[in-house]
Amino acid sequence: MSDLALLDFLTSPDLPVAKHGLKRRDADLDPLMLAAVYSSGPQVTRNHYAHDFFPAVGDPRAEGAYDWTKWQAEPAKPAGQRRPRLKYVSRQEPRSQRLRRQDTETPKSSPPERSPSSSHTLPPSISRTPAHAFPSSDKSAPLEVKCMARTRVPTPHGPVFLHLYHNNHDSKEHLAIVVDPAQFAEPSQPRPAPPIRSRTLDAVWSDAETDMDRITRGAYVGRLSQTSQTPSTPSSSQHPAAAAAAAVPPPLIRVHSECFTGETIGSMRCDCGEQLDEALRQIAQPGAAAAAAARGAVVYLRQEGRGIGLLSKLRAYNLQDLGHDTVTANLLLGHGADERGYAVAAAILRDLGLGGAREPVRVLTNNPDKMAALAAEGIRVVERVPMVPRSWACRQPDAADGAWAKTSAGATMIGGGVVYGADLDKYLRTKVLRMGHMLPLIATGEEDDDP
Ligand SMILES: Nc1nc2c(ncn2[C@@H]2O[C@H](COP(=O)(O)OP(=O)(O)OP(=O)(O)O)[C@@H](O)[C@H]2O)c(=O)[nH]1
Repeated sequence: MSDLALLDFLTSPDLPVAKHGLKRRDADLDPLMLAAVYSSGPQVTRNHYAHDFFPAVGDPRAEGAYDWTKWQAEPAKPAGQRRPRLKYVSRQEPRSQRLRRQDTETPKSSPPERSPSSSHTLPPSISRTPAHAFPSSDKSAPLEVKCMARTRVPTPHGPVFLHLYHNNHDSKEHLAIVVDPAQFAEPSQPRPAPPIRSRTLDAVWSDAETDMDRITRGAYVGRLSQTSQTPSTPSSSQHPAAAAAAAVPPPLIRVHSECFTGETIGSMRCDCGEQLDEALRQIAQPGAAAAAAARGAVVYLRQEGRGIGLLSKLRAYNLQDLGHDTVTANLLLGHGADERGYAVAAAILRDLGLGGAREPVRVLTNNPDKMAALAAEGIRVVERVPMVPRSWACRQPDAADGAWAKTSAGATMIGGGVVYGADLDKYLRTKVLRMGHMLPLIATGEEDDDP
């Protein structure tokens, strides 16, 4: 309990004035670790207890103990007389040589015949692409992203292009959901704004690449069908002069983090499913100006549980049921309140031609840390568009708008309605009160229960 009191003191928003100089969130020192160190007496860690390689060494009186006071180092010998260093010699010949030998020794048999319906048989014009663009992750190397595939997905908010990205810093498959229905128009028609396309996808990947390879990975223009199959070229994603874009509002984007519970099983502990749905709904709305077609993207990062992973998030929920809020629950598990990073999101946005000097963006978020992180990554943001939870918007005195407000509660999947409940209110209030989210609080009747 005293650890919890210390933790609460260090992370509370209402620190006494004299302590305001303290870093509260994302502190370099983990408050739980500090509490553990102060209360544990001798300065040893768990590892000191667990490792005891030479049991007798610690106690010179023990049987068989070597008396280290008598130990003397070997006198240094002149360079020529030193014993040669031991060298590890493998009894196997190097793998490359073994493979070469196997190749020459194995009799060449004809490949097994496959039936035409075999799932391994590809039409001759489609070649196999490597499973991962970057065979190994290396965080010390400059960050690179590559769009591996793009495809059209019809949604209740209209068609979107789903892009799957690989990068060289982690092995996760981050996604971008691009809303740009104008790309389906005939290429001859005038475009009010440049198409949102991936440069790495439209690039030529190899000399051996066929048109069918390009089309299969999504590098095509227009609407793909049995009769329309136009591969893109690297210039397809080159943006024309900014003048064309000046007439339309900057694209609306959201950087969203994965939430299996909120998005897939409709959890009403958080508003993540609703936020994803609402973001796509807002991006897919045509702008007020006549020429302003719907245009924007959701970058969907695989940073489940604010970066702590699904396993830890589920455990955090149990701590929340014990009365802790979403921030304290993370800290009690030894995690930060928010462990996410936005470098990959910025790289994906840049790959799509968004967030640079030519195409500054409007960002859907209430999260000040996310705004700061995107700015630090060099993304040019001209406007923050707030994400008002639907359940709070419904309870505003002037809540008249929104067909979604009338749909059934709990249907949080894409195209669904509004989520509400005591758990959600508490989660939203914590985001405002402890994480600084830029959202006006409304009276929910849960205030007294806040820890
Ligand atoms: N650790 C933890 N993560 C949660 C909890 N509830 C939701 N999440 C995660 O929080 C993340 C939601 O992040 P975003 O949708 O980017 O939203 P945000 O950072 O809260 O800010 P906005 O842009 O204003 O929505 C997802 O990764 C969820 O899995 C919780 O109680 N504990």
